[in-house]
Amino acid sequence: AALPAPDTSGLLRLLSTARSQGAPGAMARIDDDGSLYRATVGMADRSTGRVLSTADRFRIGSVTKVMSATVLLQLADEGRLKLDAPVVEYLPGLLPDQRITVRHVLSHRSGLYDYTNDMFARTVDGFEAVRTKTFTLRRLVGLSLKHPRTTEPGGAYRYSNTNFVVAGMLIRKLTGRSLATEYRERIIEPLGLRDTFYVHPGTTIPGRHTRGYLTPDEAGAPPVDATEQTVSWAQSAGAVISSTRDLNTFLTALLSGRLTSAGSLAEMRRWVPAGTGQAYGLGLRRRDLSCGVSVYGHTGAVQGYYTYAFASSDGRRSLTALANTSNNAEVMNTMLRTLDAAFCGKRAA
Ligand SMILES: CC1(C)S[C@@H]2[C@H](NC(=O)CCCC[C@H](NC(=O)C[NH3+])C(=O)[O-])C(=O)N2[C@H]1C(=O)[O-]
Repeated sequence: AALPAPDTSGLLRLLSTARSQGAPGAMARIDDDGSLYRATVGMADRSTGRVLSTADRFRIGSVTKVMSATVLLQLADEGRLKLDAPVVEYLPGLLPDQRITVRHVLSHRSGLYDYTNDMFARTVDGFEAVRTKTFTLRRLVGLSLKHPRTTEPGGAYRYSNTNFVVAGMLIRKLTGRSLATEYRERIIEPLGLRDTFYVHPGTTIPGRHTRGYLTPDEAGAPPVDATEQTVSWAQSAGAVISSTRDLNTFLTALLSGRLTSAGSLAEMRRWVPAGTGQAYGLGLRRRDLSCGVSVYGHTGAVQGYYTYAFASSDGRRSLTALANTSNNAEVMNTMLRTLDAAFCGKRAA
């Protein structure tokens, strides 16, 4: 069924609300089968007052996970990976439980503990402790393995960044090349994503970008400019830089079947429950909106940046929304509502 027209006035109101709740700036871009809608409020840079533009690049956090999953599904299409093979078949000795499969990792059902729970228990101190650090992927997995598993392999969904660190190790081992090369050759160049980069361990966002501001835990404390960081704590789980245009292009291409085989896209869309109105496939979230429409993509939360990147089932309508703050639950919840404005249209009065 055709989607209702986006509620663009409602979308703009939500961005303004996010700003009133502490985001220096917020923006959204809708690509709808050839039509384009863009909106921004506020600033990209608090010190200069430069206004935010939907052309500004930003850190996409865990939306990176969709790209890492896409690369691994392409490797499965090439016969170089089996989703139901044990991870240790490709990475001998990495994990203590050979029952953990590639599919468990990509669907957050491995039981591997999320090391960021410890790393960012204290928001600003945790961030400052790692912002210029470089970790090996193996080191990050080691941090996780200091903790007991959270579930049996193949058990319930338990979100963990560790899973997509393992995904990054699989990409590197199976291709013999860097993550940057694989993202570039398999996704960025084929789709002409001019604003999308993987610069780890570089700390700067290339070209025109919005700064990102981390909200401290302490009420009233000034925001921390978190723009420059290595994001080495995340890498294949969250270190890609992109833009509203590029993420919409990427999701439209993925969901319209241009990046993987139909079989692999179907695997990506095999859902496990992931909370109220949510499900998770392989590196892909499904959100079931109040109007009965389901949308597909991912959210991202990296210091200074909240991203919502979702598309309709056929990929013909896509929305990327960004607020340049994080650790702010009000802003996160307000930005979540941009999905309803974009895909459910004007609410009945
Ligand atoms: C599940 C999420 C929301 S969290 C996960 C990943 N981001 C992280 O794991 C970093 C979390 C700490 C970031 C920090 N918060 C704190 O330090 C709190 N003490 C902040 O808000 O900037 C990402 O991105 N994912 C989102 C996703 O997948 O949607």
